[in-house]
Amino acid sequence: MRSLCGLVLAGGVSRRMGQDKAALAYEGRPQLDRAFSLLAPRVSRCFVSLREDQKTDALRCVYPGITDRFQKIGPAAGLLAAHEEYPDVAWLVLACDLPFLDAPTLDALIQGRRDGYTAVAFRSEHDGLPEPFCAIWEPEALEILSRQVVAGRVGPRQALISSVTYLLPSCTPGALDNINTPGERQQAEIRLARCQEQTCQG
Ligand SMILES: Nc1nc2c(ncn2[C@@H]2O[C@H](COP(=O)(O)OP(=O)(O)OP(=O)(O)O)[C@@H](O)[C@H]2O)c(=O)[nH]1
Repeated sequence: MRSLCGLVLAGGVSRRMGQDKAALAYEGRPQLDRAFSLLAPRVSRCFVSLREDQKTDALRCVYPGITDRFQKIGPAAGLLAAHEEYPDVAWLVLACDLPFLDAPTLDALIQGRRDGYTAVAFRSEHDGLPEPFCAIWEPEALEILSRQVVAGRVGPRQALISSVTYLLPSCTPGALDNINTPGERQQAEIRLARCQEQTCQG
């Protein structure tokens, strides 16, 4: 099996949130820091995916980075830059805006790798389609994404649908809920505080 590297996507503009989602703290810790710490021990090398203009930003510059080469195509730019820089490895790709992501979810994904499949992803709890930003991408799946981008179709999810993707049911319910707006953030904080209380009581 190929070497598995990690990529935390942090090159977004956070238009809906109105402030940098990677820097948002949940339970006192910036999301980027939390995502990187969960992922790094599980992969051979771990990187943060960012835009050129974010290279000197204090939050991101402490991590090994891979800079986008395409502009205005969203997260696909991060995946393609990683593939271009290290074409022979598989990537565990994570969005940075998943405050409920936990270690068992990442472990289930890694255990899902098997011969004959070019990606591993969770089935979305909302629409049953593959979740592209907590998924393992082998080079073949990234090649499909690359061809789709060149053809003007930018859709990591579509690339997973077109790949031989091994689909897993979600491991921890709600683990892949991503938080995009101030309202969702408020709800997420309430949910995390409840989880904390339950853990303390348990
Ligand atoms: N490298 C890279 N990552 C991106 C880019 N756009 C989004 N991401 C990341 O991909 C993940 C999902 O991002 P989205 O929520 O779709 O986009 P966003 O820009 O963060 O937020 P919105 O502007 O509200 O859509 C997040 O971890 C983002 O940081 C990009 O152009 N390059």
